Amino acid sequence: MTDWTDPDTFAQALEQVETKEKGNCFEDFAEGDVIEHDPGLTLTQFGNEQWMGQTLNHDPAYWRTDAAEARGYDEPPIHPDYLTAATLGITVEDLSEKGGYFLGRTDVRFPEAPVYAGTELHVESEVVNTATSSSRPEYGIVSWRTRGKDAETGEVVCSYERTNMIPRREPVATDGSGAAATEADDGPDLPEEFITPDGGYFEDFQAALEDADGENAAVAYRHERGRTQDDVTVAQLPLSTLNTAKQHHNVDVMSESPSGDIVTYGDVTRSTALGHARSDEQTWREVGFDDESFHTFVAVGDTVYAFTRVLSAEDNASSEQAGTVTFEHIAFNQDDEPVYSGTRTAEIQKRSN
Ligand SMILES: CC(C)(COP(=O)(O)OP(=O)(O)OC[C@H]1O[C@@H](n2cnc3c(N)ncnc32)[C@H](O)[C@@H]1OP(=O)(O)O)[C@@H](O)C(=O)NCCC(=O)NCCSC(=O)C[C@](C)(O)C(=O)O
Repeated sequence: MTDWTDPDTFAQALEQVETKEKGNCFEDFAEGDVIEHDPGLTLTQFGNEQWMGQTLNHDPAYWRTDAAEARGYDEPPIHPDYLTAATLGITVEDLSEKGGYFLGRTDVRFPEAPVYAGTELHVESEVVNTATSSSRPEYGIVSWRTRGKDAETGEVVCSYERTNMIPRREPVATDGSGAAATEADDGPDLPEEFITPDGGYFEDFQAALEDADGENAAVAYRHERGRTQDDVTVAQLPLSTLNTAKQHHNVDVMSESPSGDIVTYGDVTRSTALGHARSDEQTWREVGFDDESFHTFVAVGDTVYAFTRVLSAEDNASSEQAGTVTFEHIAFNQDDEPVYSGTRTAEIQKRSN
């Protein structure tokens, strides 16, 4: 009788059997397809606090009732970063479990009303674009518009458009133009002066921008904190949002991939950098994010730091106690390489209150 556990026999059996696959390849997506994601997820205070704690997001309005009430909330709400990560996490099984890398995201938006623990998320995505990668014949590039809704009321609580590289079943011939393009290097084109705001209130950002106006200057600075990636941030946090991407928890498969190892979920990298940035400002409310890109891998042992450039400050927020500031945030690693960048619009408290 065959001993299926004999190593030689088992190796042969493994080679001959089919693998019941998970996830979808590039060829499975067609523009206009709408995908409803199961199983959904209930946003909990535990999940919220675990995400915020591990990514160093310590805004008291999300931790304490008195601080939440001062912000006009009934209780500490779900943090927009956790909401975004949970909305995306649920979609991975259908959209990107096959192993495609998260390239970027834009138009991340939240309604003005806060979202509280206990909300059940129902998420759906529409395929908005499919494209050939001219540099990588074994991949295609897919963009989806995703909406996370409160399952009870149907209200959209988080929406965005995301772009991933997705493996193809069959590689295609490409013209190789993507790989060939290199630009002439004229050296970096940076301003002469970098201005740091005096504090983290709206008026501080406004004053720093006024100082830079008309000068060869930018309002740009780095944040001191760093967060070294460990098993919790790389494997545990994505799994806690139901993100099944093998990039984050299967060392065996990833040893054969471009990174050679498991990598940090893009939303953890981004949220950590934003946590560093928020620790140097008086955030009132998150409005949205655009033009988010993930430039290179972050893995266990890498440290995530943050750099901020202030782009604009307008006195037009939803509350008189705040103004609206647009930032560009760049997350970078211990070798000063950018790993994430994106623009963020947030309402920032005024000092006068
Ligand atoms: C993927 C790597 C290896 C390619 O690195 P490279 O140097 O070979 O490539 P590139 O030249 O920068 O870009 C390759 C192609 O992608 C296109 N591209 C690039 N960006 C965008 C964008 N925003 N929108 C649309 N297209 C974009 C770009 O135009 C180009 O097209 P081409 O092949 O036709 O020339 C490299 O960019 C990299 O390492 N990036 C970091 C990826 C990463 O670590 N992401 C976060 C972790 S994975 C994750 O969180 C997973 C998740 C959330 O769980 C889950 O999706 O399931």
